[in-house]
Amino acid sequence: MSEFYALVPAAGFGARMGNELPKQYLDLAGRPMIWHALSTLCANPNIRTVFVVLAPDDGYFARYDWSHCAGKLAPLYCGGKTRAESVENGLLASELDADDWVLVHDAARPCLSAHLLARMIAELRDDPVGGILAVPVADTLKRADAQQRIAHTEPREGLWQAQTPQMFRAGLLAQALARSNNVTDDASAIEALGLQPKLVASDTSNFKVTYPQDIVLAELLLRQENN
Ligand SMILES: Nc1ccn([C@@H]2O[C@H](COP(=O)(O)OP(=O)(O)OP(=O)(O)O)[C@@H](O)[C@H]2O)c(=O)n1
Ligand SMILES: C[C@](O)(CO)[C@H](O)COP(=O)(O)O
Repeated sequence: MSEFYALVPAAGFGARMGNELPKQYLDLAGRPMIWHALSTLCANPNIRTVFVVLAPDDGYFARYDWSHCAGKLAPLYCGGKTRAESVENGLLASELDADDWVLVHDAARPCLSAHLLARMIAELRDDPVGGILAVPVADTLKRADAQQRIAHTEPREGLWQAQTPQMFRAGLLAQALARSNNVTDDASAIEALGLQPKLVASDTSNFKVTYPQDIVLAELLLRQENN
């Protein structure tokens, strides 16, 4: 029987955050950012092991107490130059069976809720391809010209913003990433094989912490959840 695993790419630096400390270790509601997503994934009863892909020279991860993750965490010091490379290296190092499900989740999405995670697994566990959490675009979309003036308004019908987790069979994802070039998420690599991952409706609370101003919002959401 195929099992469920999580893989968390956490080998980035956070250039857009502009802090000396890698983004995933910045303090968020009293814990390093990465602590939140890892704790949620480890607490899910379906997930057997949570692989964390770290930069080869990461000197931070081992400083924290991970005992609450009850032996489910497996750090892999094999991060690459891009997110896609980190995921591909992590998949190789994890030695999962081709049929196992793997949920790839950004360390930089700390507000993933236990409820959304459980719902995604339930919706996709019998899917032939797999899928991703995503939200329908809510704002009116403008195409800019070179002078940053509005060239035209883009129709937003049918447009969704991709989030993580992105859940695929480990073998299929490894094969897709090995063939891909310049993809920013896992689903893009699967799409390039001609497959159509499912969009599982999420909400904006599962946003990616990218810029300094995102920290305040993430802290608010996390403190609210813990109360
Ligand atoms: N070489 C890389 C680059 C990114 N990531 C991870 O991919 C996730 C999503 O990437 P992003 O938010 O873009 O993080 P950074 O690459 O760190 O940020 P930036 O693009 O601002 O530098 C993060 O958990 C990040 O640590 C990774 O594992 N390996
Ligand atoms: C995987 C991802 O989080 C989906 O939205 C995103 O593509 C990665 O973010 P990046 O900032 O483009 O690296």
